Amino acid sequence: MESIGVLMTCPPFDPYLVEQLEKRFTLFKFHSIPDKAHFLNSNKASIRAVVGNASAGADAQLIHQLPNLEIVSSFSVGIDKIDLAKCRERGIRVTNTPDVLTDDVADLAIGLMLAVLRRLCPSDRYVRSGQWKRGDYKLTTKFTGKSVGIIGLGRIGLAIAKRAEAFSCPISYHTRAEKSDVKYKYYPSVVELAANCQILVVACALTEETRHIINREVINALGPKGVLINIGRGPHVDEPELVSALVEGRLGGAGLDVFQDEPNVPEELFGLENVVLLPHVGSGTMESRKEMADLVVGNLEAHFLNKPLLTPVL
Ligand SMILES: O=CC(=O)O
Repeated sequence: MESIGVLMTCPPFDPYLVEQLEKRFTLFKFHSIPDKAHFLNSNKASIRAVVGNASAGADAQLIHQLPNLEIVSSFSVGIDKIDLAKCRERGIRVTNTPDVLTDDVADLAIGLMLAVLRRLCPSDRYVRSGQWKRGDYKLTTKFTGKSVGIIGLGRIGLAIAKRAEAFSCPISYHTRAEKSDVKYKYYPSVVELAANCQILVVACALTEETRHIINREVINALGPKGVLINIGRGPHVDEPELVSALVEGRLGGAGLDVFQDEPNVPEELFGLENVVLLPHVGSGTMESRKEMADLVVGNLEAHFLNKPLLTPVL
């Protein structure tokens, strides 16, 4: 398989993934190529696979420039950076990395809930800056028993629900259609869900339908005591609306792992104690990233050996 060209469109930040790909294929690291147009012109014929992630995948323009592209294997569960319609049209296969990261993302969502309500980050700073010597840290808000509303009840949404249940949190949810096999309360609209929970979690896929699913109306329904947790994608949230609600105190707090224009985060949020900001690390453990890399490589190998794909999307 060494002659098969694989174009890595995401930054080559995962050494294990890079090493595994380089062992098997001719790997091109697109991110570090200065003249991309010239590179594509000279190498397009040999590139039969693309490896991307949550930050860079394969858009219509790139797909158009790769006449021999057969498969896009994403180092992520989310596939919003891949033009699926174009892939379908061209018969290009698409794979992602579901299941192996579910626990980590769900753990992080609970971590964000605890961190926001119990003010873990500012109280850690309180100790480090020596302020404890001058008096105790102020009281915070209890997490156990808070009602949790989840947008999207797929693998990750369900894993968050299961964990929140262990904290005696009543669970409700919103999805496109009510699920017959879950016992949680269903709300047909996000505004209703927001009005009836204390912590609202975004755990759905990013699509045209779910872009800005968190808007001013939803934020106002969640209210000055409500907390928003986003472990989905930045564009799920109308970010300027979220920032002004937090700055004006119209929303109680937020735990955010994802942003509209990563790695750029609105600086207005930096001074707010009721906000926890993470650098998109939902699946960022050594254990899960290794399993994700093995799936990316396993899917490519399966494809080029004419075997069934391990985790096909298309
Ligand atoms: O954001 C991370 C992923 O989609 O895996």
